[in-house]
Amino acid sequence: MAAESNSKSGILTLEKVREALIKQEDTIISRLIQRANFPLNSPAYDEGKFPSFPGSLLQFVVKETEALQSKVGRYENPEEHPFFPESLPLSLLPPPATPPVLHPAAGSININEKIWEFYFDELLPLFAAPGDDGSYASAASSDLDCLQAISRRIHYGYYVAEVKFKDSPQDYEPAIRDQDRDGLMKLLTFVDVEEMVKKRVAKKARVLGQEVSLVDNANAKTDKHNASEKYKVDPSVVSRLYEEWIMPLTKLVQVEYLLRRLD
Ligand SMILES: O=C(O)C(=O)C[C@]1(C(=O)O)C=C[C@@H](O)C=C1
Repeated sequence: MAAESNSKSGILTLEKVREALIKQEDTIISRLIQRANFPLNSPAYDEGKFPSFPGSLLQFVVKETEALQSKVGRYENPEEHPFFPESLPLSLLPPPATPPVLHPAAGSININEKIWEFYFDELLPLFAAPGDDGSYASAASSDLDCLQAISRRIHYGYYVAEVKFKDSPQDYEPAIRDQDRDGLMKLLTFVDVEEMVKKRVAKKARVLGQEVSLVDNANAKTDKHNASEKYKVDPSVVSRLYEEWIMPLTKLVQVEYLLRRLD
């Protein structure tokens, strides 16, 4: 994966890290579109609904998938974190040979609980239609795909923070020594970049999520998007996902990482 090769090359620049974040937008949006193919399917989330599983069907899918992925080394990447870290099997592969790019603090910052919470409590009902078509396993696997892509993007904040710190230690070190969260937040925030991200992801949602028909219609002929056009995932929901959750949580990861950067 491109994002991975950036992180492991050791040549970290803000431009490269931002390129990796832009590529991850495509993955996130495609996975949301995939999940939107199924209705909400709420029985998948009910604990005790299926007596064969100790919790919900979703929890079962996530735990079993994470156990397998852990054995093949998924969580050896600093930006990959499990949602159920308790008693995961160890990787069966040798540890990565490349020298670490990040400060070891990265290993102790996992905000997946917050991601899980906003995804199921707030985001999913905004883009999955109400209803139940019985395809619980597909919906649950698709949820995990979305969660993993979002989590990876947010924890990629380590790399953004590392490169910003390396570029201007003179700016960051005093705020780190003072453990000044607000000061760090100000230093690492670029409002103009955030505005571009919101616009770009909404545009990608329009392009990737348009209904393709062989019959031209008035909307297709004009290049402008139209409120009556139907998208697989509402572009304003994708923009809101970035504005309310992904970017603020990526910044939280950056702050948490920087606070420990001189330890
Ligand atoms: O590009 C950066 O500088 C980042 O820190 C990433 C990011 C984002 O999450 O997209 C977060 C904070 C900045 O204000 C702008 C964008």
